[in-house]
Amino acid sequence: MTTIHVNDLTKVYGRTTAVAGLSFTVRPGMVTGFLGPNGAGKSTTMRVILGLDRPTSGTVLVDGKPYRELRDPLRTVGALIDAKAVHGGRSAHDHLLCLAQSNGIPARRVREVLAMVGLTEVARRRVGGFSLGMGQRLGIAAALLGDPPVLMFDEPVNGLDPEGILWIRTFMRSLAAEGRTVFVSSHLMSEMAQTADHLIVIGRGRVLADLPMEAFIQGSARAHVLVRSPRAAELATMLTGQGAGVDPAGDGLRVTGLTAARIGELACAAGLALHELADQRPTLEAAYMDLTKDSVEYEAVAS
Ligand SMILES: Nc1ncnc2c1ncn2[C@@H]1O[C@H](COP(=O)(O)OP(=O)(O)OP(=O)(O)O)[C@@H](O)[C@H]1O
Repeated sequence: MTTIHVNDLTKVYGRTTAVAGLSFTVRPGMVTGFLGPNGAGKSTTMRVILGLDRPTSGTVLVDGKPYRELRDPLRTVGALIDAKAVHGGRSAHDHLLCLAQSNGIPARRVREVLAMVGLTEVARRRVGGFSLGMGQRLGIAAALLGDPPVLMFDEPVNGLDPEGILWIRTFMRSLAAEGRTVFVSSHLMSEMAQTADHLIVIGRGRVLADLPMEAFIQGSARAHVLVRSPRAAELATMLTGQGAGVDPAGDGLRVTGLTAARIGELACAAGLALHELADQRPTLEAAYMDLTKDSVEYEAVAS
């Protein structure tokens, strides 16, 4: 089982503390979303995981080792960080072949990854003429060359059309279903809500939340159950006695602290008829905005 362990990571650039004491673990077999406002430290964290930057303090381990100590890094972790960083004059095939050869990966793997990302037909065309979506697919093909158990994607759907977004989402989910560790950052909440199983949210270089998607949404202060009853006053008293928070909402009640199923059972036991019992789930976007509203700023914390 290949995990990413970030342990008390701090990264300081000059007078700017980009991340301050971050700790989390990214696990296999699921898509873990990495969220945070601009400047929160997501790219910095990903760069440190990939050995492109050194931690100021703390440790970051992939498969139990710092990236620079991995014997075969491309076979351990693949990353899509900046898809545009490709020589435009080369064909997709030659670009991948060059990467494969310099990393001791057999040439036949190039054909395999081109097929996996659907670029076989255009493999001999110059990369410079590729659309954004094709460029992203090529970047993903490069990340997959070493068949690594860990994959990281920094903003993979930025600028893509709906078809490209759907393709990347489906592809990331299938990589996780194969048991790989998939770590992806994005600003698009509606997209993340459909892609990630687990979320790590950072703000001002610190972890604000690290929990399953479902728990993140249900744990939001906005999650509640809307109840309507012809005997609302009695129902409110009874639910309050059971520890629920009850507030009037239109001609109904807004109930927090109890599930819809529990409310239904309690109402039934008390002989109180219900005319409506509806779970009100906030969107991921609303839950995220509540969590990060105090962390949004355009500058990281100055040390
Ligand atoms: N090489 C660098 N030199 C100086 N400061 C840097 C450097 N890299 C990042 N920073 C600063 O560290 C902070 C965190 O930046 P980072 O790019 O990691 O955030 P992010 O969460 O990826 O943001 P975004 O969502 O905008 O990409 C920012 O204040 C940024 O200006």
